[in-house]
Amino acid sequence: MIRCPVAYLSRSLSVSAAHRLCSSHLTEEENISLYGKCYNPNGHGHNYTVEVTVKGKVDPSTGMVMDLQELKKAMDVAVTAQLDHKNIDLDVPYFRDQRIVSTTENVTVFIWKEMTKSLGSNKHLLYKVVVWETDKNKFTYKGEEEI
Ligand SMILES: Nc1nc2c(c(=O)[nH]1)N=C([C@H](O)[C@H](O)COP(=O)(O)OP(=O)(O)OP(=O)(O)O)CN2
Ligand SMILES: [Zn+2]
Repeated sequence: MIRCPVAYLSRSLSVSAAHRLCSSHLTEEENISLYGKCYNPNGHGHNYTVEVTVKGKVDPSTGMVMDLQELKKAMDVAVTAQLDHKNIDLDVPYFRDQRIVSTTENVTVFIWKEMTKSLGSNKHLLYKVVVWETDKNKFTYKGEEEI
């Protein structure tokens, strides 16, 4: 049996999007108390940086974990097409009724779910999604769930 090295491949992109923080699970008073200025109905915007990492065996014949062009195409479909220059709360069905609040935690999970769709047969390679909301605030999701 051939032992292949396992490597990580990451690609980044930037998207600009608007949103506000508002939860349909909370009263107006609770929303104001929790989210403060981020509850403002006028919303605000971010220049998000998104990094997607895949992990897998380095194929001895191609020398690749996966073709970078395939990762680029999958990220264009899962991230850029759905989020860039969008109002996340209005334009993205996953967030539309504010039952799922457009925090960057949830944006990160959304990107993970969309990447599993757009990667198709390579979805088992998806390892990590990182989203920088600002240069100070960074969010990571690795597909883990707890009850
Ligand atoms: N756990 C989370 N908390 C907050 C989120 C989030 O996505 N997850 N998002 C926000 C706001 O949407 C906003 O993006 C943050 O604004 P702000 O308070 O201005 O955050 P900064 O860290 O950039 O500001 P500082 O002034 O540097 O503290 C709020 N919370
Ligand atoms: Zn915000």
